[in-house]
Amino acid sequence: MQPIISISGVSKTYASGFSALKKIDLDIRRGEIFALLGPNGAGKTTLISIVCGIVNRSSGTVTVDGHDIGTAYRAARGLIGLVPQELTLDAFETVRATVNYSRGLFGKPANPAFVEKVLRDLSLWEKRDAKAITLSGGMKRRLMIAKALSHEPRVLFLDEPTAGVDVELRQDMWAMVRRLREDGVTIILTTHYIEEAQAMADRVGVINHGEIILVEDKDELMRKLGRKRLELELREPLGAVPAPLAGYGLELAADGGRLVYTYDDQSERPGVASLLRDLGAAGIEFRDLATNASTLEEIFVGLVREKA
Ligand SMILES: Nc1ncnc2c1ncn2[C@@H]1O[C@H](COP(=O)(O)OP(=O)(O)OP(=O)(O)O)[C@@H](O)[C@H]1O
Repeated sequence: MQPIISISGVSKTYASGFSALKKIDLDIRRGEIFALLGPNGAGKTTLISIVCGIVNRSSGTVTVDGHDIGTAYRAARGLIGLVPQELTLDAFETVRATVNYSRGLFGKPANPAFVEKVLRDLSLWEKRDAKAITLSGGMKRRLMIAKALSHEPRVLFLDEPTAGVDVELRQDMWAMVRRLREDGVTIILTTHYIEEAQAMADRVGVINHGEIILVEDKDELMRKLGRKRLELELREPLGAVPAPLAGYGLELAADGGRLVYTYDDQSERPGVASLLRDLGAAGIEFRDLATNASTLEEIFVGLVREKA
């Protein structure tokens, strides 16, 4: 099947001379949820902005359902809904008027039944006559999504949809995105949160320094990158990792005061319970312990080092 978005050889050099994207090739499959992951400044927003026609590419081609964004911009753009990072709402406009107005901008005739469905799906129908300024932060975000869906796009871009959003709302957003996919909308989202990609994406692309360094099915990516860390604060510093613990691949940090164990759920390494047992047997005592899942930034450091 033809991809819904096809990005080929796309580069962007800003007027400052900064090269933000370097020959990006990426196909987005029809009906998938694609997560574009990358640290700050990697080029995610630049790439989305090029596909949406907000930023001009320096070279390369982009087609949306076969329409070239250079030669058939209106047809291509009409298929896309964009939810940008920043809230851009008219504070004194009502919820319903905001969505109707946005639909009109795309030259679509009024369709009260469709607008009602969008607002109901986003739990905004009760607020239809409220002014944007009176909405909570979470409602404002949902209104941004309603705006982006107003012209019935086939592709929805969500740029950092849950940055600074509380856990409950984040899960609502994920559920909503899955419903949209069930309606046949292709979703591309950018995120810093690997849990977000894990919860939602079918495929994941990783971008760093303006280059796509990996595109993978989510399950495969999680298997490869979903690492966790256990940190043990020792009572007495160690000069070296004792020989009986060599099999764990432990690192010594903080001048020997901390032991770090990195593992993943599918790991063939022995588990945390046996490590703690073996520490006890080796007479190593610890004051405190903490576990955390590796952040995307940390995963990146590993990935980029691997590629270097
Ligand atoms: N108008 C501009 N002129 C010059 N450089 C720019 C411009 N816009 C963005 N950049 C630079 O291009 C790079 C990519 O920026 P971009 O906003 O695409 O990154 P991002 O991956 O979306 O980051 P974030 O996660 O912080 O949103 C950054 O180094 C940024 O400073």
